[in-house]
Amino acid sequence: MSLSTTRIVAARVTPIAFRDPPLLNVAGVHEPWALRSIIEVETADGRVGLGESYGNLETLEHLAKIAPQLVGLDPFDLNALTRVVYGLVGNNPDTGATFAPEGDKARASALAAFEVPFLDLQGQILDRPLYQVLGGAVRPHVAYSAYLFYKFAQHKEDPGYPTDDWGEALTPAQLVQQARRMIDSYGFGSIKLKAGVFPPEEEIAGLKALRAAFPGYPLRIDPNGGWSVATTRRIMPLLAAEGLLEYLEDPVSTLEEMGEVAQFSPMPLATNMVTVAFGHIPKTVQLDAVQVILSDHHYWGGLRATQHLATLCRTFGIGISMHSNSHMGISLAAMTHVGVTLPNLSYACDTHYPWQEDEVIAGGKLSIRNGVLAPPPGPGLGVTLDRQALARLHQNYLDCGIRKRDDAKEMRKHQPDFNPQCPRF
Ligand SMILES: O=C([O-])C(=O)C[C@H](O)[C@@H](O)C(=O)[O-]
Ligand SMILES: [Mg+2]
Repeated sequence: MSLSTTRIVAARVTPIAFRDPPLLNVAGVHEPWALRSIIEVETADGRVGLGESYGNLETLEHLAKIAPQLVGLDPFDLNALTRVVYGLVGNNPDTGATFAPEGDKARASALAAFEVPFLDLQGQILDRPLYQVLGGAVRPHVAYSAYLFYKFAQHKEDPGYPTDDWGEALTPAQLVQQARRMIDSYGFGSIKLKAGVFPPEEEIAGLKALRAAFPGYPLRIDPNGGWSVATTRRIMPLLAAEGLLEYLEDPVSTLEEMGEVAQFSPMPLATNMVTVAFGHIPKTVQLDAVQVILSDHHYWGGLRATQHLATLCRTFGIGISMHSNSHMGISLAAMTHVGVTLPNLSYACDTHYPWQEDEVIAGGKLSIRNGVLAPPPGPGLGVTLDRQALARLHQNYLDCGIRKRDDAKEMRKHQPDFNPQCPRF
């Protein structure tokens, strides 16, 4: 294969919007449309590498600046990609081949958005699945967990599409019903409850109902920093009773507070909020503030950065799993390819995927069965675009009017005095 045929000739970024149910969290409630961007990087011989990233305006501006500068690059030259991204996004002049060590999330996210399509292309050119480009698999598939949300039955304003059939989930019995459907449909073997919505004692009643209905299933709760240290201390005996939790995710909102909670927590603390860049690791270790990092290639700098993070976690005796936002199958495929390469991926990963009805990849949604997903077969990521779906979801983006996620604004349609100030409890 000559280098000239695999050079990059174009890079495209398409914002999309897809249906999202009214899921509650500490910040409010999901709007009827979730935003993402779909990234395509094309080579001279017509191959297309795919990626998926955030769809907010700031991300889109960064990606639009970078895309034309990729023309002429070799998809195997990830350091050249890094130099282009670092030259255009972020204020640190460092143009070396590192992973946003100073904690610049915008820069790391921009790098990740294009790194995945570059790696997808590498796999396609080599005719190898992406996980082999990343060093090979240590397991056949990645385990995902049932991601439960408190939920309204429907959006406040008619979004112009049919109401989802999950119904309301505001009580322990309704949560159990939601979990039952998730587990029956996908075979999940562990459960995460998105919390920070109701006073903690109410949410613990939900956890206890889940424990009774699903004995033996590891449980997690994630209030997204919605509790104070004092509240966390007060309810810790309830959380610790009968080994209720596998880990406690982001009870409080700063690294220092997580360090305080870690001193009296009998269970591991997990985070996708306080340790979100390589630059945060030294202090995390110093304070022994976090025992499980929920990695996310979208903001850690990509799939290789995720592997580096996993190595650091192993070095410091920290567990690793994966965080997720509302996403499509390209992200799930990327998570799964990297997930099978991480020797120390010791927990089932988060995914919002069951909440998404729309899909942008050809062949429809990927199938999580028995709680696990194997990397899609075929070279690279193993997924291709459904161009009609892309056009339809792009039209949704143009029509929906949302340009930045705002769960608090959406919640004020239900509760005009809603205040997302943290800690809420
Ligand atoms: O684990 C997490 O913190 C998340 O998944 C963050 C997301 O924003 C989640 O809370 C959501 O989508 O409501
Ligand atoms: Mg979280």
